[in-house]
Amino acid sequence: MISFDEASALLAGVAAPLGLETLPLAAAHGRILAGPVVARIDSPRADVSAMDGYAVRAADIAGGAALPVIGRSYPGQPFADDMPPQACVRIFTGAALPAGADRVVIQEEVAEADGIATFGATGGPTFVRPRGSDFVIGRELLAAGTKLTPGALLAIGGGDVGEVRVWRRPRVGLLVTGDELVAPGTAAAHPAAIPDSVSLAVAALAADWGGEVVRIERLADDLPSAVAAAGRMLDEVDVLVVTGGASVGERDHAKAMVAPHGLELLFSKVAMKPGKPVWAGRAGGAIVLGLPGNPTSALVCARLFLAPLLCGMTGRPPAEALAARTLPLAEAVAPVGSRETFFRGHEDGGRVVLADHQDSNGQRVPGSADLLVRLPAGDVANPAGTLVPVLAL
Ligand SMILES: Nc1nc2c(c(=O)[nH]1)N[C@H]1C(S)=C(S)[C@@H](COP(=O)(O)OP(=O)(O)OC[C@H]3O[C@@H](n4cnc5c(N)ncnc54)[C@H](O)[C@@H]3O)O[C@H]1N2
Ligand code: MOO
Repeated sequence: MISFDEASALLAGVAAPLGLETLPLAAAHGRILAGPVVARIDSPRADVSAMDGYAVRAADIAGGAALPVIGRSYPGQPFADDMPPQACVRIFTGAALPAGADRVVIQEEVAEADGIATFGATGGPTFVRPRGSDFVIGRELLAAGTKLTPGALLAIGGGDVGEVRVWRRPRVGLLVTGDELVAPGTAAAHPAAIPDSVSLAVAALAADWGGEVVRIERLADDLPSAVAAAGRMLDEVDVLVVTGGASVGERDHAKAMVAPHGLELLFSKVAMKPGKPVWAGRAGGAIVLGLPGNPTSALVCARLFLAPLLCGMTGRPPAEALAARTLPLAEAVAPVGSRETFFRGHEDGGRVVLADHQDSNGQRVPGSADLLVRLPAGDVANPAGTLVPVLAL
């Protein structure tokens, strides 16, 4: 059996980006930028008012003043003329300052009657946002490789960029094996049925990491029909994920259903817990990842193998998905034995607490545990306080 690091490296070696596409900004949420985004305009585009009030020359009102209101300036509809001395212009938030004005007095501090605005002797801020004070034309707003979050979309849109070059999303298909599996919400009436929780979680994880889940198919444990289903799906996807059937049971067909389509294995079985039966390979131009059926194992292996794979296929280093931080263990953990172990846990007061149930078939703990805690194989003592690598689950 190979180690987790060896298996990771093998998968990273085939995780090449698929190509680029140009998208309108409105369709680009979650995508990865292929190149930097540069501002096409200054922001603000002019010296503008930060408040609703009156634009003045600061010198005119130094000791208080009563000035004629000679016009109005709105965002998108500025006061067109110069503002002469001893005058003021009604102005609103975001509107350009008239030429000559250098200060805004908020309307709460001004009394206006019959076209005359009366100012007290006020100090304080100018309430002017200078042109380009946020960014200037040509400024790099975002670097290549940035994931387009809501905030990133705000920055790009603000820079007047309407389209972005992004990495193409890998098409992901899921084949879910197990005669016992039924859609969640339909198991209770059938004593032997098990809700298919895994495909939901794996599909969501794939989408979170930049994949486009094009199809999810639940298969009966019947090899000929599974072979046919795998063939159809391999024609459609860049990444085929097979869940379950990874072990040695007589109905465990995961690899056998892909084998007739030219499966070249990268690895099969990894010295890790959970996830020992995880496997990966290539077939029909797609990358195939086989996840164990046990729900916790499936989720942990998806996080540890599918996330880096999708990272690499969307122009980022696969290792980015595995970047860990360290936290001290809240309690001692016994040596884990021959398989490197990824416990589920959560942070509490700067320490990592392991979940109370570490069964690879578990489905409750992943609902709240948000960390994977990596402990080395072997007869290694892990006293409380040991600094251990943790990864967001
Ligand atoms: N003799 C041996 N038996 C097992 C070994 C072994 O080395 N020798 N390995 C064990 C390990 S470790 C794991 S992990 C499991 C993985 O087995 P499979 O990938 O073949 O998983 P299944 O048998 O299909 O299912 C296992 C378990 O998980 C439930 N399951 C499966 N799919 C789903 C799903 N989509 N949603 C919810 N639950 C699912 C299934 O009902 C089973 O209870 O094998 C050990 N056995
Ligand atoms: O390797 Mo398995 O995932 O522990 O049950």
